[in-house]
Amino acid sequence: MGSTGGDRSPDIVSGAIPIVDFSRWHTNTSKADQFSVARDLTDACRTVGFVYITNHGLPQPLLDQAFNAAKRLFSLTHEEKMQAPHPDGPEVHRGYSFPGLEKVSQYAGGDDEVGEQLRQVSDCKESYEIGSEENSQQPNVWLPEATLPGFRAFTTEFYWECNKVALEILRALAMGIGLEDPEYLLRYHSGHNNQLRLLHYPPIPAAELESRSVARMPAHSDWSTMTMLFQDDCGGLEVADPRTPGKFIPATPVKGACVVNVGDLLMRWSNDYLISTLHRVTLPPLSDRFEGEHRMTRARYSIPYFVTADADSLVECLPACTDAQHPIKYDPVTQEAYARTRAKLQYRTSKAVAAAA
Ligand SMILES: O=C(O)CCC(=O)C(=O)O
Ligand SMILES: [Fe+2]
Repeated sequence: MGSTGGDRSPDIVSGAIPIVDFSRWHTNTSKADQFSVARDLTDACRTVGFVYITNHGLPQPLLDQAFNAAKRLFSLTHEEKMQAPHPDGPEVHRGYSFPGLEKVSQYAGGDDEVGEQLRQVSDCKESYEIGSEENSQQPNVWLPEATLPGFRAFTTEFYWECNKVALEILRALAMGIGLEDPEYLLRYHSGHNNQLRLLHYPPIPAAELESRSVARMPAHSDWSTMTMLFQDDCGGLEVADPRTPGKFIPATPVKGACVVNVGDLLMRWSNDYLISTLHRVTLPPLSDRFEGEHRMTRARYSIPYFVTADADSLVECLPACTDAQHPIKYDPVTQEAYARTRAKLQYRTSKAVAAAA
């Protein structure tokens, strides 16, 4: 299965998350170069589920602009941000979510009581979700242009720039997995079901995180095919060590690098050949944790881009990922059905928020 075979371990740097230089993938390189990038990428996705990609193709000034757009957005007043409110309930995931509205968890059961228990610890973050303008199932929720001039045009452009890189990564993964058709995964990824997310974790007293009365983002896996994440230099993102259950390793910020992780859909497609690893956001590193007499944590900004299959895609085991030793583990599921199950407990209606307050 796959082209990587064997026990060959990718280079271990920055803790244990491999770095892959993607410049060797881009045009004017030989097939052998592309193959070696594809192999390194796939090895990382199969052993850790996370990989830093450098020279991914998104220029640093564009990334700086994206972080500036996020900072401008989150520094608006609450009332201004609420001009683009996240719609009530879990069906549409767009617009602005104030701190506490979304509760990330790994719980996928249907028991509302368990969901409410998990909610006792609220997530201290705010976010803004953006999708394709042509996705009528998930219509965007924009601020009035006068509130944040240029924001809509810039983030829409950024969304499609990220998608160009995503398609190249999907091509490389198809090659690494050993799919005969390098375009196979692209057929399910028109780009219209991706999600660009701007995230802000405001400064909070470290004591509150330490006593676990609030969380930045608890451990979870992503529901996407894969996620491309850009983070500032604050730190705090941690990834479960697949070799040591219960241990998390820091995904230390690497300037300009994109952190790519396998999502649940790709794990199912590949029959667990590639792994969708739990990750969380917690305190920044000890040396850099506290500011001022109230021991405030630094603010953190991050920009995940969730690359997601089109809603009606049937995610079923790739023929290259099953044989007599690797029987099929998952029933086929559409992206839409899978996301619905996961979304239910992440968002509740404003009526339920008020009732629990
Ligand atoms: O903020 C981060 O670095 C991680 C965000 C994340 O894991 C998510 O939004 O799913
Ligand atoms: Fe995540």
